[in-house]
Amino acid sequence: EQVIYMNGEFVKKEDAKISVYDHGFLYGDGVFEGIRSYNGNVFRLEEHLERLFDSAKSVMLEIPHTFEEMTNIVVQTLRENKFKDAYIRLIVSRGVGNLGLDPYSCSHPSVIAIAEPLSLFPKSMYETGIEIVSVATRRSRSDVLSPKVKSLNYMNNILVKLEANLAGVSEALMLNDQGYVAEGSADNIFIVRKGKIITPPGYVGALEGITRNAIMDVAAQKGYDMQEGVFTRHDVYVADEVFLTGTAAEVISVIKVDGRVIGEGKPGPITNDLLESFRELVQNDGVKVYE
Ligand SMILES: Cc1ncc(COP(=O)(O)O)c(CNc2cccc(C(=O)O)c2)c1O
Repeated sequence: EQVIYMNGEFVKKEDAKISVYDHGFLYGDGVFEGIRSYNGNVFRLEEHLERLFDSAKSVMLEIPHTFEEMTNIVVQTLRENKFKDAYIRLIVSRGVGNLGLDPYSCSHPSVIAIAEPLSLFPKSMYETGIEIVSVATRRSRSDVLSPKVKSLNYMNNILVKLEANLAGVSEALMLNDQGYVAEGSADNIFIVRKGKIITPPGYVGALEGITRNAIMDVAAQKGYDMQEGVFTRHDVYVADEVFLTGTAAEVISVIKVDGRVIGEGKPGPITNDLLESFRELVQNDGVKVYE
């Protein structure tokens, strides 16, 4: 019987309901994290919670729990469901208020943790790689809606995903307002060119992905020339390898972008090598649920 954590108690899935006056529902006013546990190890939970607290602080949303309490909410939610390999969605919304958008009308944030058994991407996706396109929808500017804040307002990302669907591909790339490559709708991007691995720096405008940072650590530890750098679609087209990173996706090879075949049109050696190392890292870097 799957249970969901809601504001201090575990409720059955069918009873997990929020008010229609919750500003997370009415306005996307809230923050969230997508976290993964591997065999009872909640991968980089500390980094996820740091990002959650930073996102909340940035929008002046006070999480009504300490860092330790939030850690325990995630751990308990997994324990209550007896999940070992799971996907956890952790949400803090502004809470119930009136129909106006003023956050001051909301008296108490809603804190919700949903854990689901992991549904993996099809194995074939990793073996063959995916095709993507770049789209007209740009990444929001930091002075409009900071891409570094993981808020519930995902309309920018959803519009990108819609363009990907219309193009008949599984993911799409956003540029920033200067035309530099920012990230995918729900993942970060890396290119490999003549042995150099490059991913956009924060100021281009992308979520600072936990997987992105883990891959940067792994690449550096393996002695690769790993650097942050600004690049355009041209650089993506002529890259030897391209891959995307995200909590659910992990590391996905990109073999075609806007009709240009990348490298030899199959997952590259560096991409495969990093994915292999990442798969080892996730088994132990994090918080143990059952030990
Ligand atoms: C805009 C954006 N950029 C990058 C990432 C990758 O970040 P992490 O490496 O920390 O996951 C995300 C990830 N955020 C996100 C949002 C919703 C679903 C999923 C999913 O992978 O199912 C992921 C994202 O939403």
